[in-house]
Amino acid sequence: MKLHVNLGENSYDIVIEKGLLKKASEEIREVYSGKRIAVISDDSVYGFYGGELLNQLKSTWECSTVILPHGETSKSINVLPGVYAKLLESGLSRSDLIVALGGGVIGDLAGFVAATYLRGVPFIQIPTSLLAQVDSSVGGKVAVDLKEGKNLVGSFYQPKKVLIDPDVLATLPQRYIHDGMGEVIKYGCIKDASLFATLKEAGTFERLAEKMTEVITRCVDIKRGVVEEDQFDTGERMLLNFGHTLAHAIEQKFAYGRESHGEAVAIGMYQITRISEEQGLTKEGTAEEIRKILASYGLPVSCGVNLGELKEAMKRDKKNYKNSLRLILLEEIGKSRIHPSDLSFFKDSQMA
Ligand SMILES: NC(=O)c1ccc[n+]([C@@H]2O[C@H](COP(=O)([O-])OP(=O)(O)OC[C@H]3O[C@@H](n4cnc5c(N)ncnc54)[C@H](O)[C@@H]3O)[C@@H](O)[C@H]2O)c1
Ligand SMILES: O=C(O)C(=O)C[C@@H](O)[C@H](O)[C@H](O)COP(=O)(O)O
Ligand SMILES: [Zn+2]
Repeated sequence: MKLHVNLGENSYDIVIEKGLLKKASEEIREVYSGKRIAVISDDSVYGFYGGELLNQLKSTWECSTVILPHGETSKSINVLPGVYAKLLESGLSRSDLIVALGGGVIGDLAGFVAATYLRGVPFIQIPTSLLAQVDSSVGGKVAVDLKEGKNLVGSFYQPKKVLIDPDVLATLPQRYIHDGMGEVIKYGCIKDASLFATLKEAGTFERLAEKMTEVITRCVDIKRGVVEEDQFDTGERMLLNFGHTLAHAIEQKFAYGRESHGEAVAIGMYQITRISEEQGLTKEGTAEEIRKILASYGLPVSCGVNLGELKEAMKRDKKNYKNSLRLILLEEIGKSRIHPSDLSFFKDSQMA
C-alpha cells in the first residue's frame, strides 16, 4: 500500500507493507542517489533491526551510525552536539542522507538533526513503534524537548519517504503497544467515528492485531489529509493535538520519566473531555466512552495530579495565541473543534 503526501516540492510517499524492512534499500534507492548514509537509531531498536538494515545499505552506500540510549531523555536538546559531532566525523555532507530507524523519539530527534545539520540534509523515516507508524513519522513535525517543555525547539521538515513495516511491531514491548494505541484512539475521537467503532468492537490489541495494517493505514491517511491542508499547524492540524495540552504538561512535570507520550495523551483526552462535558460543550456520555476504550487498551485516564499544578506548563503550549489557549474539544466521538479558552477552563480540581 502506498499513500502520497501532496505538499508541492515537499511531497513524498508513505509505503506500508509487511516485510518492507527487508526491501529498505530498494525503496531508498528510488529517492536517493548520493554516496553516504547515516543511520540514527536507539540501542534497543538497533539491536533488533540494525543488522538487517545495515547489511542492505552497505552494498550500495558508505554507512555510519549514531546509536543513542532508548527513551525520551534522548530527545533532549543536550544530546544534539554529540550527534552533530558524529555526523561531522563520518564526513556526512549536504548531498548525503540520514535514516531514522526507531520510535517517535528517534524520528523526532533525527528529523530535527536533518533539518539543522549543515542547514538541512534529506532524511527518511523508518518508524518501528506503533506510535511512530501511526503518527510521528508522517507530517514533518521534528523537535527536541527542553526541561521547560515538550518539543519546544523544532521545525517543520518533511522526510523524503516513510517506510512502515508492521512486522517489526512483533518485538515492541507491551507498554508501547498500549502507548501507540493512545494515538490510534485519538484519530477515532477527532475524525473517524467508524474507526472508533472498530476499535471498540475489537476491545483489545490482541483482537485488533489481524487488522493492524488496515488500522495503521487509516490513521496515516487521516494525518496525510490534515497535513496536506495545514502543513504549518495554523488551523486544522491543531486537531491532531487533542489531549496534548494536558499530556505535554504531565510529561514535563515528571521530567519525561514517568508517563510515556501515549499514556499522557490518554489521560489528556479523557480529562479534557470530562471537563468539557461538565461545561456542556461535549455530548453527554462521550467522556465515559473514551474512558472505557482507553481502559480496554491498557491506558490510564488519570495520574493523580491536581490540574492546577500543570498550568505553568500549559502556558507554554505551542497552540497558544495572544495569551489565549486553543483547546481541542470533541463535540462527540468523531467530531472535534478548536475552542479558544483560558486556564480557568481547568479550575484547580483533582483529576477524576
Ligand atoms: N512528530 C510527531 O508528529 C509526533 C507524533 C506523536 C508523538 N511524537 C513523539 O514521539 C515520541 C514517542 O514515541 P514512541 O512512543 O515511539 O517512543 P520511543 O521512540 O521511545 O519508543 C518506545 C520504546 O520502544 C522501543 N522500540 C521501538 N520500536 C521497537 C521495536 N520494533 N521493537 C522493540 N522495541 C522497540 C524503543 O527502543 C523505546 O524503548 C514522543 O517524544 C512524542 O512527543 C511525535
Ligand atoms: O502532527 C501533529 O500536528 C500532532 O500534533 C501530532 C501529535 O501526536 C504529536 O505528539 C506532536 O508532536 C505534537 O506536536 P506539538 O506541536 O504539540 O509539539
Ligand atoms: Zn502525540
